[in-house]
Formats: sequence, structure tokens, C-alpha cells
Amino acid sequence: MKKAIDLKILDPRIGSEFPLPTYATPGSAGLDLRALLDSAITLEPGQTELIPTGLAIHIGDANLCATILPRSGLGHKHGIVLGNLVGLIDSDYQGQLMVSVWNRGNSSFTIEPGERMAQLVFVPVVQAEFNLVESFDESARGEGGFGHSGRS
Ligand SMILES: O=c1ccn([C@H]2C[C@H](O)[C@@H](COP(=O)(O)OP(=O)(O)OP(=O)(O)O)O2)c(=O)[nH]1
Ligand SMILES: [Mg+2]
Repeated sequence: MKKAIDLKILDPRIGSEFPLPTYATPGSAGLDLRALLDSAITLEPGQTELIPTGLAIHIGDANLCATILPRSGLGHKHGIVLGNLVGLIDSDYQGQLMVSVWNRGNSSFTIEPGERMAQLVFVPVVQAEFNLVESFDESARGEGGFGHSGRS
């Protein structure tokens, strides 16, 4: 499904020095977000920094949100993931997209200006209207959870 999303360029290097986010292949789910830094930043092990993307979006549809997810190569090979594990972009948020970058690895890692550090994925949302009840219709699982079915 395709959907038009309003986007503002907040840093003029996007569209000139660095490209606008695009889907790398026809089947890509994520749009890579770049670190719009003035200069390279070195994250020591355990360090977290909030890094601007130079972009703002306004989704404007309560049935849609965006998530910010780690890039698998950075996460697996270098321990570069997100300080909030997953970023959630509300449909009414109009501020700059920010990425909390966390070095959970054992070595320092330098992020260069314009480097692709995370990815943005749009996801449908259902807003619940709670129906207050005293008891639920029976289900096969009931209250079992948290590994109650064992491991093998
Ligand atoms: O990785 C992220 C996560 C969030 N946001 C922006 C968009 C989102 O809509 C807003 C609020 O995020 P969230 O609701 O997760 O944070 P909060 O701590 O609950 O802040 P608030 O009180 O502003 O809702 O911050 C980002 O730019 N990057
Ligand atoms: Mg919130």
C-alpha cells in the first residue's frame, strides 16, 4: 500500500549533499534515516546520543504511525542500536525525527555526518475503544503466558 506523507526538510543538506530517504528496493519496508550531524561523533561503549535526522513528517492519520528500528548490520556487527529500543512516531507529531543511538557494544563507534543510522517503517494502527466487562469469553489459552507451555 502506498500513502502520501507530508515531509519537511529541516536541514538543507538533505536533497543536496545527502539524498531524501527512499526505499532501496521495490520490496523494502524501511527508509534509512541519516545522521544530520555537523561533525562526526564517537560513541563510547554504553553511550547514548540523540541524533537529528534533518527531517520532520506529519502523518496526520490516527490509523498510521511510524517506527524507528535499528539497522541489522549496525546492530549485529557493531552493537549500534536504539536507546529506546524502538522509536514510535505518533501521527500528530510534527517535530524533527530524532534517533536515540545507543552503543551497546564493547568498542567505540564513530558516526559520520550523513551516515545511515536507523530506519523508518510505517505501520497501521488500530485505536482501541475499551468495552468494560466483568469476565471474558473463554479462550484456549486463558491466563497462561510467559512460557507456561514450556520450551521444547
Ligand atoms: O525515537 C523516537 C521516538 C519518538 N520521537 C518523537 C515522535 C513521537 O511522536 C514523540 C513522542 O514519543 P513517545 O510518545 O514515544 O515519547 P514520550 O516519552 O511518551 O514523550 P511525549 O510525552 O512527548 O509523548 O517523539 C522521535 O522523534 N524519535
Ligand atoms: Mg508519549
